[in-house]
Amino acid sequence: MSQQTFFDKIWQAHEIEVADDGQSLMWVDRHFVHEGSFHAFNKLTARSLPVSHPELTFGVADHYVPTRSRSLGDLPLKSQNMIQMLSTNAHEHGIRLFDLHDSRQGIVHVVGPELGLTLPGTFIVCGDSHTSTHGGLGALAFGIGASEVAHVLATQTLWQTKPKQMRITIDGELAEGVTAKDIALHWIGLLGADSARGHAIEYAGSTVSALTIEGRLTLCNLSIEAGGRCGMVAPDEKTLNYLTGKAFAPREDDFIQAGQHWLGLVTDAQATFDREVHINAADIGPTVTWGVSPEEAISVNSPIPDPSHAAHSAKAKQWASSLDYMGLTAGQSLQDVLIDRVFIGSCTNARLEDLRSAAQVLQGRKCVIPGIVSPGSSSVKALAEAEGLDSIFINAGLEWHEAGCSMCVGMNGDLIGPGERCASSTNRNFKGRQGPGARTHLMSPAMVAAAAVTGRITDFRQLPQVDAIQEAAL
Ligand SMILES: CC(C)[C@H](C(=O)O)[C@@H](O)C(=O)O
Ligand code: SF4
Repeated sequence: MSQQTFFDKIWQAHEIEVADDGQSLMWVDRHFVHEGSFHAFNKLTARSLPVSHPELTFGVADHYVPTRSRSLGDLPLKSQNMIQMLSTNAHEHGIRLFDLHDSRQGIVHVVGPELGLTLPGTFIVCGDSHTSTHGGLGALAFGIGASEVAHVLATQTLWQTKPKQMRITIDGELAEGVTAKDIALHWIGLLGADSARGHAIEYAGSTVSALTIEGRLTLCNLSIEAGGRCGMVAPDEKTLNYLTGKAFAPREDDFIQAGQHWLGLVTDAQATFDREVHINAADIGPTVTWGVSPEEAISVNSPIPDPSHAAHSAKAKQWASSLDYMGLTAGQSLQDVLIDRVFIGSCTNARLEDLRSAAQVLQGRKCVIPGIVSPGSSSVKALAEAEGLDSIFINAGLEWHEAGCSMCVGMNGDLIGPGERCASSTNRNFKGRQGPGARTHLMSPAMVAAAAVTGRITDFRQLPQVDAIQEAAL
């Protein structure tokens, strides 16, 4: 029998037919829609088409929702309209919606996994590039454009060209405090923001197996930042444990049967990839971006690169322009860079594990700069509050918000001022991402917390012990 990758197996199971031009018509198991889907609904309305499978379509309000409170009145009129349009469209087409006031509301890529809507071996699409996140649970999941969203709404199918495949194998033990976020920024820094262009990425190796499901979701989330079509981790016992008892996951015998099938979704020993990359976990440190591309990422203990050392002149020009926008100097130590505010949130790093790691750093410490913590979902918020994480953030001086995309993209008005520098647990650092003229440094939640305490980029492992701070204050 021919040897297949884990990706091939899921692809094949969803391929309805292949056209002469090589495109495959794919069955879609789950379709997520957020406020941005209104274009697609308008296309349907223009042709008087119904949604073909409303029971497989799930709506959630995330990009435009207010996070300071749940009051729509906090928002500009345009944002209020976006949320309203999603409700109207969901209602008219019989689509289940987790709206602003639903306890299951949150960022779509956090909600899908935690509700068990995201399952191994399924094909999931959403009009949002970070749909790659769901691959952390062994799903084939990617972002699609507005016309494709309309096609999926109308037919529950999608025409796609099978992508090339790339395997990134990471082996070995991570150093203390090094997380999935650091792995992602490290490999993108090493290989480049275009290195996975058009490829489906499978993450494999002992380091990936050792990650929690939350960590795997973070790793897959960032695949798109290197141009990857999707990121995936083959399901294992951890995946099954995570999904046990989740609201929309199969139950009892159905779960046992599904679990047996899921565990078979692994890459065959002799299967081949278009590209193979090997990374040693021991080479990865807490990693931070210094520029305006995710590839402009270095270990927190490294100096900011000098354009005169770039591999070629185009890269040198790019680095010089990034330094200029970021207001940084080549050779400067990253840990001397002063930060104005922090943001802990987004579909990358706002799950419970992320909030716990930030809170651990903040416990007993005070922040010297302002910042926002916005949990990835309303359910993460409730769980965090149940264990007192909200008090830790508030006592340290940060604002504790409701769930939503918030300052990751600022569509709800949570913005960073021009020229201000933000330490952020998000996934995009391009010019103006968090507001016109805003400067973003991507890093893990624990590193963001450390920046809040010192007011500069800081290796959180080098913070003085809390006992020492308290003694000094006496
Ligand atoms: C607004 C949305 C379509 C967009 C995306 O596709 O990713 C957003 O989520 C982002 O992170 O930039
Ligand atoms: S949290 Fe950020 S990256 Fe994720 S879906 Fe929202 S805007 Fe996009």
